[in-house]
Order: sequence, then structure tokens, then C-alpha cells
Amino acid sequence: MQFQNDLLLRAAKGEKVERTPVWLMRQAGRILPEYRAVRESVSGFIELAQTPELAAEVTIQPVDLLDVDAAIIFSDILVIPEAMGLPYEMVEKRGPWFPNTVSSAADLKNLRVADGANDLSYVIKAIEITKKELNGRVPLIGFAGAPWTIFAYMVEGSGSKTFSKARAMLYREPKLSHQLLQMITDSTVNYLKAQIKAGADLVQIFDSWAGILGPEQYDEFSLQYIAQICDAIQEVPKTVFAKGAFFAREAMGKLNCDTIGLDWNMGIAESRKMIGADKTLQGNLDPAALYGNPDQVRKATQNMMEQFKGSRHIANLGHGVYPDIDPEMVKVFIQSVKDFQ
Ligand SMILES: Cc1c2[nH]c(c1CCC(=O)O)Cc1[nH]c(c(CCC(=O)O)c1C)Cc1[nH]c(c(CCC(=O)O)c1C)Cc1[nH]c(c(C)c1CCC(=O)O)C2
Repeated sequence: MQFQNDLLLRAAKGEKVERTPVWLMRQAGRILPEYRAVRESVSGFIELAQTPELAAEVTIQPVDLLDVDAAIIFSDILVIPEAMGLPYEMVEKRGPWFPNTVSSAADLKNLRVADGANDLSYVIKAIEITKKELNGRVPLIGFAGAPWTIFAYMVEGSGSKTFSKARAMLYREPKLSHQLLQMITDSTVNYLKAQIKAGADLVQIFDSWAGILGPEQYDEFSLQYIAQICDAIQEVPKTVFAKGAFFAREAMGKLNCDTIGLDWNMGIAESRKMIGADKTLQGNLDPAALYGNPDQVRKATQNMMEQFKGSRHIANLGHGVYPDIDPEMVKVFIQSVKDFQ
């Protein structure tokens, strides 16, 4: 594939770049009025995600409107539980909800390892259409949730401040927990391989709930499964973003991946020291910085860029862009990265 702009892939691999590439987690959807218009033409998030032509359209919107250096396929991490036999609903203003959850060995028997190409054919189709329509303008990022984060939703049944049901399961039923985590891991490997076959140029693993585990539990119930995924995917560069896993940075430096995502609680110099020189770091401006005025956004971005200067970097926020951020401020962020020397 000839790219017009392959900064993201070169930065991920640690190759020379003319400037730092920039994109935003959760750039597809949420903030753009153009997204909301498409979203209102269907029954809801799930129909949109399952209609490949529309999913491709909203994937490309940020490339057209914000001029980011990458597209990320419009989907959700929760398509994996659904493909394993545990469907979800997206409740307006409240987020995901699972009518059934996993709490016993009997529940586990009703689940299967997902086959990415068949069970998630709508995502695969959306990737194929997106690749065609992007026509090499920028790389396309595929993604999946980390097994622990997916487990947390499958056991809890919804979002939660504490995910206490999911964490209780780790103590009460460690063996069952590992069985479920392994099934999610195998499903995720199948799914990411299908995404890559369809055209994903880089894949990112989101461990959004990494930070609610202690260090030992994180090793046992999350990191080893992320390591399995990284080892199984050799085709394209891989990014691991584990939100709140400040305690695991040294171990993440040893993963078989190219890029580590930092959230905004993680100091940049300290993270570089812990992770080492041979990984690209992605991040990590506080998403709330974009509530500032243009001058403030510019200064905050420059300050972040200064701290990453001279080492492998992909610019991003430290977590997904918040839904009520003014797209103009997103543009100021992006332009400030591009202007930075
Ligand atoms: C934890 C998590 C989820 N989903 C995701 C994560 C990991 C990243 C993170 O930590 O933020 C990942 C995700 N979800 C979505 C994408 C699309 C691509 C992108 O723009 O990054 C990606 C990469 C679309 C979406 N996923 C969702 C929306 C909003 C639904 C709508 O349009 O009404 C979008 C555009 C819904 C969703 N999906 C999820 C929640 C909690 C919610 C509700 C609240 C929210 O908006 O974040 C689960």
C-alpha cells in the first residue's frame, strides 16, 4: 500500500519522521456535529456500527474535518462479548448495558470463542470499505479491548465506578476468571487478525480499566493476556494503552509491541525511563486541557510536545476526547502538534 501520509506507521516503528503524527482516541463520533447527523439517521449506536457504509463514513469524517494523521475504525470494544454470545445494548446517555452477565461455570458454557471474520463480518466489511475510500490518505487503526476490560463489562453488566462484581469474581473464582479471560483472548486474536487481513494498518489494545487492579492482580489477570495477543500478532505495529496502569509501565516496556499509550497521570520523563528507549510513546495531554481557550490549548500542547521531544512519539490525548469538547479546540490541538518544531 502506497500511503500519502504514513507518519503514524513510521513513528510506531521508530523510523525517522518529518514531524510528530497526531490523532485522538475516540475521534470518530462524539464531538462532530457531522457524526451526530449520521447517527440520527439510524436507530442508534449499534445500528450505525453494524451498517458498514455508515461506519466507514463516520470513520473518515475526522480525516476530512480535523486533518488527523490516522483513521480509527468506528466500532466498539463491546462487539467481542456480543460475538462470544453475550449481546449488549447502548443506553442513551448512560452507556453500555448487558441483559445477561457471566457469574458461573454454567454461564461460561453458553459462550464461545468468537471467529472474527464471521461473527464480526460487519466490522470487517466496514474496514474494507474504509480502506478503499481512504485510498492511502492515512493509515487505518484497528482495535480491540484488552481481555481484562472486556471481562469487567461481561461480569459487571455495565459501566461502574468500582467494577466490584468483576473484581469480586477474581477473588472468588480465579479459575473461572482465567477460563473466561482465555476465551476473550482467543476471540480477540482471531478478531484482530481478521481486521488486519481486511486492511487495518496498526492495531491498538484498550485496557480502559487497568487502573482498578493492584499490581499483582494486573500481572495475573491482565498483562499476561495482553502479552499473548502481542505475541500472536506479528503482521502490523501494535499499541497497548492501559489507562491507570502506572505501576505496570516497566513490564509494559517488555511487551512484544511497538507503542505504549500514556494517560495524563503518567509523567513523561519518568515513563520514558521505565519503559525504555525502544518503544514509541503515545499521548498524553489531559483531555480537559481542550476546555481552555485557543491560547491555553496551544500552550498546554506545546508543553506536552516539549517533554516528548527527541524521542519516539505519537501525539494524542491521555484518554478519549470528551463528548462536549468544542471541535475548534480539537483543531487547535492538532495544529499545535503540527506546528511544533
Ligand atoms: C471503554 C470503551 C468503550 N468503548 C471503547 C472503549 C475504550 C476506550 C476508552 O476507554 O474510552 C472504544 C471505542 N468506542 C468507540 C470507538 C470508535 C473509534 C474512535 O473514535 O476511537 C472506540 C475506539 C465508539 C463509541 N462507543 C460509544 C460511543 C457513543 C455512542 C453514541 O453515539 O451514542 C461511540 C461513538 C459508546 C460507549 N462505548 C463504551 C462506553 C463506556 C460507551 C458509552 C459512553 C461513551 O461514549 O464513551 C465502551
